[in-house]
Amino acid sequence: MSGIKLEKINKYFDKNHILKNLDLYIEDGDFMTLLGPSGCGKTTTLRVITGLENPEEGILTINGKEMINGAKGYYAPPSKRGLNLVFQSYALWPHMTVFDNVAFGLSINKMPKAEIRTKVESALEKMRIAKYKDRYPSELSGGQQQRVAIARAIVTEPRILLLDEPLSNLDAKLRLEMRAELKRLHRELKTTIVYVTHDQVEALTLSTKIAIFFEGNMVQVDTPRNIYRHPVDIRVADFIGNPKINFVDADCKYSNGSITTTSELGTLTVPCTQPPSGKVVLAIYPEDIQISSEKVEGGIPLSVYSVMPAGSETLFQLTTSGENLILAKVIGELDLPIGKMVWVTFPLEKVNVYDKETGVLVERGNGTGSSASAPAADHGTKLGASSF
Ligand SMILES: Nc1ncnc2c1ncn2[C@@H]1O[C@H](COP(=O)(O)OP(=O)(O)OP(=O)(O)O)[C@@H](O)[C@H]1O
Repeated sequence: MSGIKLEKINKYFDKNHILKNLDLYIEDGDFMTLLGPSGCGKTTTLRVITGLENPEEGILTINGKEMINGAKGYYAPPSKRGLNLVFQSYALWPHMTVFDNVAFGLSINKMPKAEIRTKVESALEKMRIAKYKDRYPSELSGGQQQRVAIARAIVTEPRILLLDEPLSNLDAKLRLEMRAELKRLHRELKTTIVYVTHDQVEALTLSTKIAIFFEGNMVQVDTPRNIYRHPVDIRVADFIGNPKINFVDADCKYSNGSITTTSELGTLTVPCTQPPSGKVVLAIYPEDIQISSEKVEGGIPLSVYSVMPAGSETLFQLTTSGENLILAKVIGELDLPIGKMVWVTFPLEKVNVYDKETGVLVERGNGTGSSASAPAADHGTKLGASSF
């Protein structure tokens, strides 16, 4: 089987259990991002794949070939794994030009000079840095140095490229540019990429799949869309939301394929194929909330707590009591006075429900036929356009 397969990997540092029974399959051609908070084990996983760390237990196969077998004490050396790794600190040789830095890996393999030149020029072209080939690293910006590091990694045409936070030293604008470059590169080279980041936007932008880690456990592996829209537990939902997803505690009653939740947002009835055990948490995405300054049928009355313009969008904090704040994201510029009463609506089928006790996403079925009512009024919330 092609691709990278990790099976029941366990890694300890002294007595600390760092990777816990890790199972992960990275298909040939995937752009797989390992995502999670600091210290959750992303880099350790990458180092296990490359051979820089040996796990105590588990099996790693790369393109069908066994590279690690913990039970047999077998660990293939890094050089035999056919991988190429780019670290967070790109570590270029300061005394070599860009060309020589990129050529280095080919020169030590005793490749003919003409072939080296062709390959290096092609890698520099791909990273759009051909014009800097005679410069030294100190004469380049951080972003240009980053491109050199990636050119150096792709020049050997690895089937698998491992990137550990490769954009972390760049400013916001360069990061954006480099994300686009990496995405283009992945399409062009059709290389399998394993990418480590703690930046969820980067993960959602770049990846074909995302693996979410918490404290050495793999919590969810899925497409960016599913990770974003259907986080399997509340920790993932909390981590992935940008801006943060709203969580609202609610009591709930199950009856005949739906649950009725009662919270500060009133009574909401949503379809549900599996009754939760008790209290639930409603997860409402800020971008799903629509605000109207006039009373709308089914709208939930909230008052404006703060307004945060952010250029192309405006974030609002809304509240019933001043304690819990509901974040709403409106595209464009919009100003509303603090304390003003507004009416919010949101599509109920887009609300995720989590079991408060276990934090697990409650199975909702296909999400049709939902209705809701506001605390004061008694009418159904439905999709509604913002009106001001
Ligand atoms: N060589 C080591 N010796 C002891 N503990 C280590 C070593 N390397 C990593 N750890 C610990 O293992 C855990 C996982 O570290 P790892 O670097 O894999 O996390 P990470 O998810 O990549 O974090 P970050 O996003 O901060 O880079 C951390 O608690 C870290 O302190």
